[in-house]
Amino acid sequence: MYIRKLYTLVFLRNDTHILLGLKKRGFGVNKWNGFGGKVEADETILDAALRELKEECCVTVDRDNLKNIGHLEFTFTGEPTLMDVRVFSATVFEGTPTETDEMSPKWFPYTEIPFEDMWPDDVIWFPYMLKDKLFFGKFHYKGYDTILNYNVEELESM
Ligand SMILES: CSc1nc2ncnc(N)c2[nH]1
Repeated sequence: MYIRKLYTLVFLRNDTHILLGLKKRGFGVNKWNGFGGKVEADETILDAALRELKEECCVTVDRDNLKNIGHLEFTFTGEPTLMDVRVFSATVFEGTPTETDEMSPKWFPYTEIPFEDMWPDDVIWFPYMLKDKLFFGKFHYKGYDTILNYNVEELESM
């Protein structure tokens, strides 16, 4: 029986590049990641995704242009929390990605994604995102560096 906590994760993409942010503090510090964070009790998942994106890199997306593309669940040996991460992507957005206290944004060519400086699970599910497939992945970690087991499947719909 896990305590489920909701999180968002947003990726901005164009034909050749994906926007990642280098986390400057807190959970996942010094890892390149999408933009996101916790979903607060008083907001929808979509609103949280839009809020975190704006807070972390000053970019705004019209909610109609934010697509829910994946669902990830993370559990950790000996911990009661299940991180329920809703993944979104957008290709149309307003504003220029700007460094904040939280994140240092950078566009990466799809052939140069820095997986060695990202969460270990990313290299497993990114291919689904990059092929525009909907996905559901479950990862069980020991600590924050070792994946004990996982499963990722393509979904026909979210
Ligand atoms: C704690 S395990 C984890 N993997 C992740 N991959 C991408 N973005 C995250 N926020 C992630 N957390």
